[in-house]
Amino acid sequence: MTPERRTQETPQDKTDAFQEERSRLNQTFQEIDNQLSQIGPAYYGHDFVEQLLEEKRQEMRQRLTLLSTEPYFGRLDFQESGKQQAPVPLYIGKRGMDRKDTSDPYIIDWRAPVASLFYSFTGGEETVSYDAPEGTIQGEVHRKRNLSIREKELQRVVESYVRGGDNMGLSDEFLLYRLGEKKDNRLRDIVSTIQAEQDKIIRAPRHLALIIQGAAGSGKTTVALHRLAYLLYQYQGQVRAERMIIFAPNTMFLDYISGVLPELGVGSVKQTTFADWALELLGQEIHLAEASSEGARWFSLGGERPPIDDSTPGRFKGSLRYKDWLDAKLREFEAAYLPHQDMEAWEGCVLPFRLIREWFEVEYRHYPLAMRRERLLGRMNRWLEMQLKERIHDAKIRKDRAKTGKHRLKAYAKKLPEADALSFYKTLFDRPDPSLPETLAAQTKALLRKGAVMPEDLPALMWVRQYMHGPSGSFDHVVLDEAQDVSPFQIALLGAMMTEPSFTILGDLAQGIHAYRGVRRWEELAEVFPEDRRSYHELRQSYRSTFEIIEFANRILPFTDTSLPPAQPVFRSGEPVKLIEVQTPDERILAIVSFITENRRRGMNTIAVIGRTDEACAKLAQELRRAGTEVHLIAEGQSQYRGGVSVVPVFLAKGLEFDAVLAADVDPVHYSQDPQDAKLLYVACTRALHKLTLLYQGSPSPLVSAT
Ligand SMILES: Nc1ncnc2c1ncn2[C@@H]1O[C@H](COP(=O)(O)OP(=O)(O)OP(=O)(O)O)[C@@H](O)[C@H]1O
Repeated sequence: MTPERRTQETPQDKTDAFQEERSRLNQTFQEIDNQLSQIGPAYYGHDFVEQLLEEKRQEMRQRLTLLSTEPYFGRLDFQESGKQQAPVPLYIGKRGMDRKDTSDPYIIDWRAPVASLFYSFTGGEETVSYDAPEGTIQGEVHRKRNLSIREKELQRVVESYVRGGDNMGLSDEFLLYRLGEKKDNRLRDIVSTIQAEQDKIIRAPRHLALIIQGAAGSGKTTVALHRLAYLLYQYQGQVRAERMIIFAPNTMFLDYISGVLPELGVGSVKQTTFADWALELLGQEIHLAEASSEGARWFSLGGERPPIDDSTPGRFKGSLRYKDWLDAKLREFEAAYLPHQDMEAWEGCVLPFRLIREWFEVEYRHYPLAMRRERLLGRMNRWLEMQLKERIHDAKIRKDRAKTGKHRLKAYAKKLPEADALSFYKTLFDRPDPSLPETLAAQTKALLRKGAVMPEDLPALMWVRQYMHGPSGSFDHVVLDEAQDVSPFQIALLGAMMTEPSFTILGDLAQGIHAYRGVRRWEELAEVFPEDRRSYHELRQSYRSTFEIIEFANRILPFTDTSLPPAQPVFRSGEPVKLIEVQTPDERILAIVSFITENRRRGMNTIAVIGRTDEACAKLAQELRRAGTEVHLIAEGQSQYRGGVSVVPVFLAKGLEFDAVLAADVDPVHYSQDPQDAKLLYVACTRALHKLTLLYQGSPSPLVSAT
């Protein structure tokens, strides 16, 4: 059918639409109130069945209460092919609700199959389809409306699409309205404006390793969190929140994203850093060396930074080559595990080595090493008891033999090394090994002597632990955010804990500022998974920043040596990016203070002054406080992000965003023409939503002078 043309939406149309939606909203509130009143009062008694029913009722109360302030955000009028009925308006919300009398859906959960049309429909399709449990359903979209409801009030109705209307594409008006809002100190959900390319990732099948290269601000973190909510809904009973895990770069970032899952109704998903997770499992006796502070090691200024190559500790110890080396060592260890000797319990009572070996190598082969050791010793003990019972009938002699036998068994057990990850790992560095870079081996040995390790040793230690004790649990789904900083070994370790890969791996190589431990190409991570179990996607559209900021940052991109395409801005225009020269240190502080004051006055909620190193930031924060401006200094190891005005070293700003950003000291010393510095400056610039200013003294950095 060819859509007939229709005149453009008039002010009267807008008023009519608003009235229509207000009336439907009032009906919705009535329905919710009715349902709430029918649930009945809470039960506090001791009857077990009633208690279970009360749990369900409480769940329903909570859902309805949540719906009672902002019941839905979108409407899609859909006409199913082959059905006579008129288009049905579907209202889509963060939670679903059925009509009490007929059980028909009244509000549709955004994760339901039919709701996918709300996101995937681009405005140009004649017919659309979605996958329902009963098969593919086809039909036509007649209308799409975005609705903004706050605190029970309908605030805005945006007619994004009307079949036969003048504007046949979808209107971006609602998205732009949302993107233009000021942010607070938490990342938010985006259910009302998920874009088609993002929706595809959110709804991708579960048993895949999804690898996503996404431009800065393309919504990677947000999309990953929405994907978890989707998987829990779609695979109810198969996927549990307690068996999902999110790995993120630091605890402050975890704090920043911590609001999204509860907003989406998802609880109990473990959110952690790889180091915290590994250290918790490895136990008390392993701790990180003080020298593991990254700021001092890797983010000092250009000339002072150690060079990065394949023997750089993080890259070497994160590689699959290191894993293979470790595997070979573990095999050697296992092969030499049993002492080649019989166990003589007492004179003439011999348990032959042949039998010990058979138990250990054949019967218990499928158990992890620690369990094999335990089983073997248990079996030897039972053998001893049997011998005593069958062979010795005199009680006194039996007591005597038992003592000898136990003593000898104990001596035998001592020859079987304890399956302990740290002890084993230490032995690997006892003697020089030609497969290991010399300095790296020497440094590791020195640290291990003090019982300390570097973060890059953690995958190896976990691998050894897993080999010896078996996997410590399993995951239904793993999210790895900022995955350009993750090593192939880490991924292999997590993969080995699952029967089938189910990963969302997201990152941006252009922000790969941890090149000393991360990957340079996504293929390095992809190799861990079989070809038919991985899928690669790119997100190019960037939603965070204005057109001007993205255009500016795109010009730094070629210096990063990543050959990534430029990010595509959503057309949200703002002020031009400013490059300001100051003459003296005092002028520098004055300029920063005035940036903060001015942007506060203009209603910017979150403002960041981004410095190049942690030392420089500490100093700057002091100077600003002395000048009467209160700021939060963000430092390594900090676990909370407080919003407001922050002074933050660029390497800790990654993942965060601020309404207004001032990048300080953008000169050739702090940002030289080098890929690592280019990535740092790219990160700094792409943190800004609405306003970006760069400050320099002397001459500007070569990374921006040509821009
Ligand atoms: N579809 C969308 N609708 C509204 N806002 C969106 C959408 N997608 C992303 N955003 C917003 O864009 C910003 C960037 O999102 P997010 O932090 O998830 O991106 P990212 O790709 O992880 O960024 P980076 O790699 O730069 O840290 C957030 O404010 C997010 O709310």
